[in-house]
Amino acid sequence: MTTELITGIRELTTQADDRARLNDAALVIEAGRILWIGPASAAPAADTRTDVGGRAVLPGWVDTHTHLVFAGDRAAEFEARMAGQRYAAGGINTTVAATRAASEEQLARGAARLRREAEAQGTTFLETKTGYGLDLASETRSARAATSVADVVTFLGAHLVPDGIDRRDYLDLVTGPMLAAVAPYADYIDAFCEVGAFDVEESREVLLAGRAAGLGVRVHGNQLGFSGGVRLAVELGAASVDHCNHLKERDIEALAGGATVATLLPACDLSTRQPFPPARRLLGAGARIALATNCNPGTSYTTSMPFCVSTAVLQMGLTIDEAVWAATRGAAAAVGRENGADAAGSLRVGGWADLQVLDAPSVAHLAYRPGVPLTLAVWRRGVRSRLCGLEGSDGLDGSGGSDASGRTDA
Ligand SMILES: N=CN[C@@H](CCC(=O)O)C(=O)O
Ligand SMILES: [Zn+2]
Repeated sequence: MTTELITGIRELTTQADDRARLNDAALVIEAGRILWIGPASAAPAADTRTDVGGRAVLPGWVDTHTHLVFAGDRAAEFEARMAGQRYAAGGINTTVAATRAASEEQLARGAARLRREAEAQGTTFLETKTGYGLDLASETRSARAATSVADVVTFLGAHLVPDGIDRRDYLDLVTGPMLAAVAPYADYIDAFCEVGAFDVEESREVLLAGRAAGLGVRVHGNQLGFSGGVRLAVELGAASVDHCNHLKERDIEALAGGATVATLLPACDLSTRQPFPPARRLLGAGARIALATNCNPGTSYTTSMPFCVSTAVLQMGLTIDEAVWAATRGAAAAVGRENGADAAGSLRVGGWADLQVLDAPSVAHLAYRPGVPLTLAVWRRGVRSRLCGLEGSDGLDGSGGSDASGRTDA
């Protein structure tokens, strides 16, 4: 089995429990997993050696909220919104019509394109959802397409009651035949608990049916108003409640006292002109937070976790370390992957070698240089992505120190 030494790491963020950043570090990869981490001066010999030239290395991003399975776009709706129109859940119907008209292959291809786009920006673990099919055949096709691109799949039949079906009939469909058809492809069930989508009682019914079918629970809550979704999520012990723009003190207390992670979606907040969630108050109360892109054609058409991290720092008041944690190990907690052999969002001996190199000496540059594409290279399960690389890049000290050629360590 071959080993690869990655050295020349000016700053290594492992997301170990102490949250420390290590200077002048190295690590060794074997069979997709991390074999060794420590000071560069003590690094063992390996079959190949990659010198990252004095740059920062950190875990790949863990994006736990995306809707990649869809067809069409909603640029016209976005443009109208930027001219003053308010976002409303009903826009989902536009994407439902386009998605129903697309083949499974087209849906899978579109989702794969977005996954590649995400990976080029450092994402190594990604969740995606159904929710733009909203009939039995289209949700099933969407779920199958989702499994071809995502590490975790969520069933979001309860995204909206689609046109042309009675509300009660649709709830019976989602909690009955549709759930039975989609559950084999899904890990979680979700409900959009919001005015114009599903109320608390309807959401509870859907989520409990999903749980009875063996799925974990997550919720879209409190995006457009005080929907009750946050407290429902905590009551059900959901892994995550996502959006959280409108929180009362009681919601914050519930999150702080419960097991549910609050997943914040800053790119969506900008694109819908919603107030940012009270991230500092959540952290101050002791709640756990994650950051995600919410990539979808309606409210947040971006796959960029670096954009979300920099926005969380510059606009929501997080520190660099808080934002990077929320986009890596904190996010892993929102999909039940913080610990164990399949843990995501941290670099530890025995864990997956899912990591990224920034073209910068420190993670601080993610917010210090907002909008600059800093992702230089990505390893997923020990394999370096072909989308971005170190070839031909000079070391940050101008020494030309990078060497990703796989030369043997003599
Ligand atoms: N809020 C609900 N669902 C998506 C957006 C759906 C859409 O407008 O297409 C979201 O997470 O923002
Ligand atoms: Zn969403």
